[in-house]
Amino acid sequence: MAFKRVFGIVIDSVGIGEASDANKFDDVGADTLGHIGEFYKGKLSLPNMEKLGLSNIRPDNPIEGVAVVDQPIGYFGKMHEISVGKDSMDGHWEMMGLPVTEPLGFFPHGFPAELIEKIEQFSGRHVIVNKPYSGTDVIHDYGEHQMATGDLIVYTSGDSVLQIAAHEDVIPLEELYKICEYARSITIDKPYRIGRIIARPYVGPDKDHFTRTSNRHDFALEPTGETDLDRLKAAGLDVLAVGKINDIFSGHGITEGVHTTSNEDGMNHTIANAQKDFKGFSFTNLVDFDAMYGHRRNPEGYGQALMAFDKQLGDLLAILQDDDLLIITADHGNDPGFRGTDHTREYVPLLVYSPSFEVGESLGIRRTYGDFGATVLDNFNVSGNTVGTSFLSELK
Ligand SMILES: O=P(O)(O)O[C@H]1O[C@H](CO)[C@@H](O)[C@H]1O
Ligand SMILES: [Mn+2]
Ligand SMILES: [Mn+2]
Repeated sequence: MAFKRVFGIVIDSVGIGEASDANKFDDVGADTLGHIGEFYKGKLSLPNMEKLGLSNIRPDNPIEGVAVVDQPIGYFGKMHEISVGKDSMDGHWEMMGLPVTEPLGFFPHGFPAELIEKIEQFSGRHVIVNKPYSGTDVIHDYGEHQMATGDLIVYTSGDSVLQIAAHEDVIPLEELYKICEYARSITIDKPYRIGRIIARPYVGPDKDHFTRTSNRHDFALEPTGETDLDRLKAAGLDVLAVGKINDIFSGHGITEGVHTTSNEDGMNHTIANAQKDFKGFSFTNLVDFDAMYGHRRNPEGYGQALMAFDKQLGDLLAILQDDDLLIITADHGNDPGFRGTDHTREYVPLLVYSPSFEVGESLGIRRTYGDFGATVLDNFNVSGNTVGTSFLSELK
């Protein structure tokens, strides 16, 4: 079977239970979808993902509210991560055939003085905080100080990130981006090798009314080698990126990239792609699940976001054509019912659909997220992915 268009949607952080190596990450017991289902006590309604076979992925322990269906319309399974980390870059690069084998720099006690001093010198601003912090708490606790002094709020998390929060009226966006670009340029190599420098602009009059804006910008490390996106682009196919994808791959291998302001906007752009005539791969990331609910440990909001996504998914399913293939997966977990506020090492769901399918079957447990990219390449007869195993021939 060969498809003219493949749509990939990454529902960021929607894990489906502890991975076999969760113990190495202190994540035993993490279960993003399972715990959201438990929180909703049967009221988590995801009819479209249900009929694709979401709970069929784990029939012995179905997600509460999501039935195991007799005749799923999609193929279903779960994928294991082989990258050394559990951040978005590890997940997405691995999906596209480039697992991360060297750990990215991680600074649980803050960044070394040498680095902070360089940022201070470049920006002419004093740096405060410099430790792991929740991004909403950090502006609540230090935003007013920043408004009074113009100091830079630098913080990190359990991921390989250096984040700079800046009130848009105090440190103009353009200046913030310049500082982030500078920080990016000096943290590429070891000992830093920081996955992402993230600009975190916010607005508001006082600490109880600060809100972060969609002017967030991620300055990621460039992919360390060729990815399946590069391979598709080089083969003359269209590669349409929606949301954070463009940042995660630093624009490499993408023929057309659009930024989004929310999950809803991301799905609208995906649906708009489905209404376009193209040949190739449309690749979407929906980050709200992670940024707004997973890291905030908010199972109620996470469930609402899943239900809203499922609704829009229905609109997308309705317009897909027989020669379209849809692949839904995630890049890591971020269980809102788990301790801490960081990502969790989990299996990710794999749901695969085309209107041309008769009835779906299990794709089992995939050894690596790389099977996703391998399948896309296989479909377009493009070679180069040596990491994953295509499941194209299993689709009937
Ligand atoms: O707490 P906030 O600022 O949302 O940061 C979160 O966003 C970062 C990037 O996804 C994560 O590493 C996590 O720390
Ligand atoms: Mn992510
Ligand atoms: Mn995250």
